[in-house]
Amino acid sequence: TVPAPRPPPEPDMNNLPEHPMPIHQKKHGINSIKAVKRLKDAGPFLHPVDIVKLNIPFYYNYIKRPMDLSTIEKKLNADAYETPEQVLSDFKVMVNNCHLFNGKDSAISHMVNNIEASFEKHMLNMPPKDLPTPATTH
Ligand SMILES: CN1C(=O)c2ccccc2Sc2cc(NC(=O)[C@@H]3CCCO3)ccc21
Repeated sequence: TVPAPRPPPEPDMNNLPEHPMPIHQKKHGINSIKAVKRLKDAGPFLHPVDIVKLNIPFYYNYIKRPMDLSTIEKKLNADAYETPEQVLSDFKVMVNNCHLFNGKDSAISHMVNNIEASFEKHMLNMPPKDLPTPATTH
């Protein structure tokens, strides 16, 4: 009956991890998100769901962790992730929020499924944490 307030935006700059993802993984993550942002179906996911524009005052009563591509990119740039799995986990929060609020068989959910499939393909190429030291071939 009472619209829930918007949760605090992420990342929480006062609670960043001590050992963030190494730079080569961070870069791959950022490039993967940038590639997904260019997809035709990415439009509604580029920014946080706007409850005023969409006239959905009760969105945060159902969705406790709003997530979108700009927030994931911001978290990558802020070194808020320790592992690539945490990046994928946030992407899945965005996907599941969409399924929950709109229905799994909605047009918008088919769009989020498409961009998730693309993101997972990019993440298959994520370099391992400890890159092998380059051999000095004489
Ligand atoms: C992911 N998602 C939604 O999950 C959502 C939530 C409630 C109602 C509709 C939708 S589809 C949707 C549409 C936009 N559309 C827009 O942001 C623009 C601006 C307002 C209308 O089009 C953004 C997010 C979104």
